Amino acid sequence: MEERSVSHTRWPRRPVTTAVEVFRATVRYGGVTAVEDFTFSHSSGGVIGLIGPNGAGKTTLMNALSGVTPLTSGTIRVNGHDITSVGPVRTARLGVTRTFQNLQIFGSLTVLQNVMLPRTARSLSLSLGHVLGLASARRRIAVERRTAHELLERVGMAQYAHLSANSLAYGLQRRVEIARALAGDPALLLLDEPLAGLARAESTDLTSLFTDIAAEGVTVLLVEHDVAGVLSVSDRVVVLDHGRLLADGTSERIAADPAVRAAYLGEER
Ligand SMILES: Nc1ncnc2c1ncn2[C@@H]1O[C@H](COP(=O)(O)OP(=O)(O)OP(=O)(O)O)[C@@H](O)[C@H]1O
Repeated sequence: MEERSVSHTRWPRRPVTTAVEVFRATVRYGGVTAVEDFTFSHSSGGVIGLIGPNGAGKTTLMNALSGVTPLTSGTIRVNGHDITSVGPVRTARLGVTRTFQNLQIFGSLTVLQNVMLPRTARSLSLSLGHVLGLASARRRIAVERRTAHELLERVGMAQYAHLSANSLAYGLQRRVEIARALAGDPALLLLDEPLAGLARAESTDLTSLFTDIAAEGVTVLLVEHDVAGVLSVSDRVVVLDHGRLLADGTSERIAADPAVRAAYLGEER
């Protein structure tokens, strides 16, 4: 299907309550230490770029933050909740949602159904009530449908609500995945290489959505190989190297940091 230019509405900033605290996080896979003694905290919204050379530990850290990969040691707290050992489902309920390196949407469902899924699928009574045609379930579904519509408006996708997800161009499918992650009302939104495979115009368009989401008070953690793209959008950039924190600062500081250039670009220190 032809890609149309997407405009998304700005939505009001809500009070910033996000607080992400990672304390001395270490993840080992057998003899391989993927993340080592990583400490980090962030108490406001904004876009945080997470970069580092191949094998630096970015995906592992993302997986640990979303409860998919357990820490070997250390702690993670989000909005004051200790999410270190609660697993991915509870982590999502406590405010950390994500998108995946390999796009994960349900192609045969409509865009709207994809976005409704996190909130409707979590309630067994709602699913049963819907099957049994109960009025209370019908009302709840109607509310969830409205909520999903609002989310689609926010990401500039309302006009695609009733199309099947697999009929959309790739860049728009990425937006569906982001809208679905927002349906969990996250404090921390993890985006794992959301720009991979996108043309430059689509990429620029999507990047401006990240800043809009962050302006609403959600902390957006962005893992991306396109370093220039990350530096251009991030309020803060964290650099990993061999599982360890190498640098942490504004884009300008990171771009000028000799240790980062050495590790990342293979330049002489
Ligand atoms: N399931 C696993 N079992 C064993 N080792 C792993 C596993 N996953 C990752 N590793 C190792 O942990 C280290 C960090 O990998 P990770 O994928 O987190 O890095 P990355 O920064 O995301 O890399 P890339 O940029 O290439 O995606 C690497 O040495 C990798 O080989």
